[in-house]
Amino acid sequence: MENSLCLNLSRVKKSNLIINKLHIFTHGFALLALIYYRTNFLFQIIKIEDKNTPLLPLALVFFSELILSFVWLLNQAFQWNPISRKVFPERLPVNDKLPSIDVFICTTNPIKEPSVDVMNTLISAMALDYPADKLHVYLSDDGGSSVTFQAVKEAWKFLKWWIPFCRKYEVKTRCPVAYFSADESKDDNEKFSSTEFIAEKKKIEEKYEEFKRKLLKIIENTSSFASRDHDPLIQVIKDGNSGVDSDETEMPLLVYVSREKRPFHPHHFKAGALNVLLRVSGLISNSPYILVLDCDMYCNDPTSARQAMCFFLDSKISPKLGFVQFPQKFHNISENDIYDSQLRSVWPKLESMDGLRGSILAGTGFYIKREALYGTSNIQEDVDLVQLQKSFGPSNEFIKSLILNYKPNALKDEDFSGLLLKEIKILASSSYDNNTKWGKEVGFRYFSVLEDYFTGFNLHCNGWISVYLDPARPCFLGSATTNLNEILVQYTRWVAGLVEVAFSRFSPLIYGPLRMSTLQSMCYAEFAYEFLIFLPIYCLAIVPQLCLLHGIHLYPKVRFEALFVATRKRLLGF
Ligand SMILES: O=c1ccn([C@@H]2O[C@H](COP(=O)(O)OP(=O)(O)O[C@H]3O[C@H](CO)[C@@H](O)[C@H](O)[C@H]3O)[C@@H](O)[C@H]2O)c(=O)[nH]1
Ligand SMILES: [Mn+2]
Repeated sequence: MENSLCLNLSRVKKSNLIINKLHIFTHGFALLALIYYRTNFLFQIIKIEDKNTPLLPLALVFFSELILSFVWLLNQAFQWNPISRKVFPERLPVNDKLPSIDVFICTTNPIKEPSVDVMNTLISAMALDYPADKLHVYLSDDGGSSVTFQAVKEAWKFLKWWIPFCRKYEVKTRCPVAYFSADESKDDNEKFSSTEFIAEKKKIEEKYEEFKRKLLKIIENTSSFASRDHDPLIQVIKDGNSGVDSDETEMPLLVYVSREKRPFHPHHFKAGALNVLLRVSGLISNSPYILVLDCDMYCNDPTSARQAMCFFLDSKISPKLGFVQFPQKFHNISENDIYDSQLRSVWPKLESMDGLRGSILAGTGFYIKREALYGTSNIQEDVDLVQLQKSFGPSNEFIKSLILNYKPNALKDEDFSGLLLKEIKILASSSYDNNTKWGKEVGFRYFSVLEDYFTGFNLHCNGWISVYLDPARPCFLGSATTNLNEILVQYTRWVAGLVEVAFSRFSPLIYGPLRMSTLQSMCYAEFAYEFLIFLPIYCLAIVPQLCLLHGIHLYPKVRFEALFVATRKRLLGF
């Protein structure tokens, strides 16, 4: 399928495929033999009413082996069709022809999520290598914190310096804290040794230090940091006095969004915040593609948007493509990483799913199609409004934004007319979702606290495919949880979210196969049921040892000579 102008290539990893399948068949055969032996043995004990062989330890070990075999079987779906991908962003159409992108960044609390880090994420997203008029960045502040609001305004002023500098010198690391701590100008590149560059870099570094000092001052002068009871506040951030000499820099749009929060009103955590951003951005920029970022995950490669577009603009896969997922990589991993903070065991699974209509959604670092989240396509002007209101809520303005070729007014009317702002505030109110399909069939789904896994599952069930791309230079870098306390809290939340799905009507083993391929549902099921291995772990850590002490045999006695004779007979026939 070589085509010199294709935007991306995928390749089946043939040697992995052969090894994986050999392993599946040999290991699968061994498991079947074990299960056959156990059932036979148990039946015999029961049949001859053997009182000398204790039944309980045998049953527990058999039960453990069955659970492990079940999880092993689900796991094999990941091995079925391993592929790797490559993109060619240099073949993309000219900037004018690129589609626009909205970036959603979520934060909740400036104490738990330090403002300086959140702003670094925001700055790196604003500085993405993408036409400025086609990039719109939305920061969702769930804490409604004045610290975050003021910090965004300061970040905007710093960006007036930072963006031209990045563009002029084609800076690769566009997150300031990462740029100034790992100096990429050490590269053997002439432009980095010019006196002009050195002077400019020094000036920008000073501006960054000044920006940090201002953030500290804001925090010092604030007493309340986050609230669970506040009105919505939506503001397009615009020119403050940045002090830049010639202010002609084209800047992406930056919008601060704090949705309404009320103490006894469900807010649906991050999924709720993302759905508000979907609605608000629908009226402001309405880009067909959306990048979602956690506040602690900055853009490490400014070309990620162009890399994602290599799939979205590929006419062969584009109509069905729901999202492009990049792996989460982390910058704060210790040498030994004893708790596997970098989730080494998870990412290969996502890559393997890529060969089976696509990886799961992993919460952050993905580009998603707005249409996939709305679950509707090509709505025409003569559409039945009442029907749409049942799904999308009462805002007619928002419903207009669903109609094909809708161009939002907000961008033209920079000052947001009063009417539009009023409508946007309604969209960001805590009760807007009530009696609509938001969170159920529209937007990010609320059913599980693991909104990413469950939303991705729904999209795949609805026929969308996804792509997993793991380029050599990580596109996004985040901070992982590294201490045991935080890891336990995080894993408990993740497992709770998966168990919610596993034992519901959405079980990937029942809901999945009717709507997606068996192999893909096995992958989703593996995530959902993997927690079950805690049972065999306990059993196998206790029962065999006790049996050994009491002289109970759990495994057949095999004498070497007998094995040799049996093998020779089978192979040589004598
Ligand atoms: O009510 C909330 C709760 C969280 N967040 C934001 O959501 C993001 C992720 O939340 P966090 O508490 O840091 O969860 P993690 O366990 O670190 O996140 C992982 O797991 C989540 C699912 O539970 C995914 O959504 C994330 O993308 C994934 O990185 C952060 O930016 C938060 O600010 C909100 O905006 N509102
Ligand atoms: Mn996090």
